[in-house]
Amino acid sequence: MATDFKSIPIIDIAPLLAKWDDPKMAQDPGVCEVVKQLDQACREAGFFYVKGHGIPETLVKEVRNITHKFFDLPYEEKLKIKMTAAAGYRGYQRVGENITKGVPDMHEAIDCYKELKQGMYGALGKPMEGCNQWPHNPPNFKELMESYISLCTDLSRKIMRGIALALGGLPDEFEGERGGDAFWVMRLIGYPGVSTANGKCTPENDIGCGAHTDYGLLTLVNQDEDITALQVRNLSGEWISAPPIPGTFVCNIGDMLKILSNGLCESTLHRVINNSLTYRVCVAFFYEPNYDAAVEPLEVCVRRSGGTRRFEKAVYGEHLVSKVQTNFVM
Ligand SMILES: N=C(N)NCCCC[C@H](N)C(=O)O
Ligand SMILES: O=C(O)CCC(=O)C(=O)O
Ligand SMILES: [Fe+2]
Repeated sequence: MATDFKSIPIIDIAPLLAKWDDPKMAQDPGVCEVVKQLDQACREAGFFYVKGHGIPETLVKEVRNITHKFFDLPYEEKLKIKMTAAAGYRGYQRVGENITKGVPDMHEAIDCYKELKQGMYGALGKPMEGCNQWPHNPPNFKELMESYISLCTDLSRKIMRGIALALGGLPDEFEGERGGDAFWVMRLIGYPGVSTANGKCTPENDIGCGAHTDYGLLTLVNQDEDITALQVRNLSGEWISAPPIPGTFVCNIGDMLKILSNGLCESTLHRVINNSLTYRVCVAFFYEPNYDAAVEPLEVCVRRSGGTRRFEKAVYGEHLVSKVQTNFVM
């Protein structure tokens, strides 16, 4: 449950990563300390920074740089990988094409999703079937992103083991039927600076991405340095900034983890406003349950939150498809 947090905690997860595969991890003092911090962050803010995450800073930066290079290309070039429903909603969307609560967002993006084998999930999987559309220019784009996705997937799985312990569960609570074949989403997002976004040089607040919650389990945000644009809403409705901190990812809880935790973890509302004059890039990696996972509150979480089940069962793929099908003006 969200509180009136005023800042977002930073957690050094190195001790968790050192022991993530150790059968006795729950007894390790270093792991216990990380778990304690995750527990507090998930309950109070639904947002935290991780440091000591082990993904090389050079790669983290390169992923943003190459994304800048793509968005710098002429519009016609970017349209070569235009997102369509027929392409499983994969590809490039122009500024204003994504809508949040009925309002066009001032961002452009490339959306990528884990590729689903044709027919694998029947009618449930159909809307998301398709191949990711990677640009040929800049060269090396696909290879770089695929290695990044692989590292983000592993990192997220390990953080989820810490969160599982924080909730009082077993380390592998989010594996198997729930997340053993985790779906993922990656959005490469570009937010024009103020002057280019509204055509005038006034410091008007263009909404880069309207207030929303994320859909799955855990999000890893890799944002440009030097621009503060991501804001997180606390219980009394204040917007708390999540400024970039080099060497960290901003992490936040998604809707599916809120259900699994019976509301012990919050999927906190957040939005993006790029008030700077500079173009801002963010690479958001979303770690999700299995595509066909039927998600419902864990017994241990129901017990810990007073015994009442607060959420009905939800199928992750249905939740995703309902969002994706209403997110775009196409
Ligand atoms: N896959 C995720 N989480 N994407 C986040 C995008 C949020 C904006 C979207 N228009 C919405 O209203 O949800
Ligand atoms: O740009 C950001 O910092 C966050 C973007 C975001 O919240 C999202 O894509 O879900
Ligand atoms: Fe988000």
